[in-house]
Amino acid sequence: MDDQLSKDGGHCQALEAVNKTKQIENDPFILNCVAEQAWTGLALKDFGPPKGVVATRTFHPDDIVCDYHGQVITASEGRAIMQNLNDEAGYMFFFKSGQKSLCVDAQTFPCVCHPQIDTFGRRIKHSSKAANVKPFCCTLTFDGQQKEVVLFKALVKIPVDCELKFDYGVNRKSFRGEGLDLEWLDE
Ligand SMILES: C[S@@+](CC[C@H](N)C(=O)[O-])C[C@H]1O[C@@H](n2cnc3c(N)ncnc32)[C@H](O)[C@@H]1O
Repeated sequence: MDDQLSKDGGHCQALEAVNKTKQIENDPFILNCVAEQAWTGLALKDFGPPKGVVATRTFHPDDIVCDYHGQVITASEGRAIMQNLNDEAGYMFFFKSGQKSLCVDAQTFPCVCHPQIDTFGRRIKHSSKAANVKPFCCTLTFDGQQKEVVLFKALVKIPVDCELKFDYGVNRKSFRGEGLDLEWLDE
């Protein structure tokens, strides 16, 4: 797991290629949810702040829960954006897809494609000890064009009202000293 990023909330994951990718690629429900940001069974909840994401229906292990939505750019483009962020929470999701180092830019908010929607993926909080969803990447085809997408799958049964959390793959050392007082990293 590559966890070298330094900004608050920035995370880099060597995502597994999931063996069910073929099924997902051809699942019209998932393709529509990604394209339209039409995920169901989730709600944003204000924990006062920051917001988090809770389940409004039960998810079962391996269910696809939502994606980490944003424009996919190169990792170097993502790092350039990160350098200009001050103490803001980071919504840049760095990942590797095969040989490619990529980044989902969810910092640019709202996104140009869904300006009315507060998308779920970027609101999911971190937990290394009690993560109940896990990101993975796959390549989906929209209108004949291939796109890298980061999806979250349920790791365990997630009951109604349970908050979703995933392991950002960071710890205090990832923040080069700046994160020593970030208590949420210990979750
Ligand atoms: C990518 S944002 C995601 C989540 C947050 N829900 C939001 O919308 O701002 C990352 C920021 O959320 C906060 N955060 C993440 N996990 C947290 C946790 N377990 N407890 C408290 N704050 C958390 C930190 O400020 C972090 O920089």
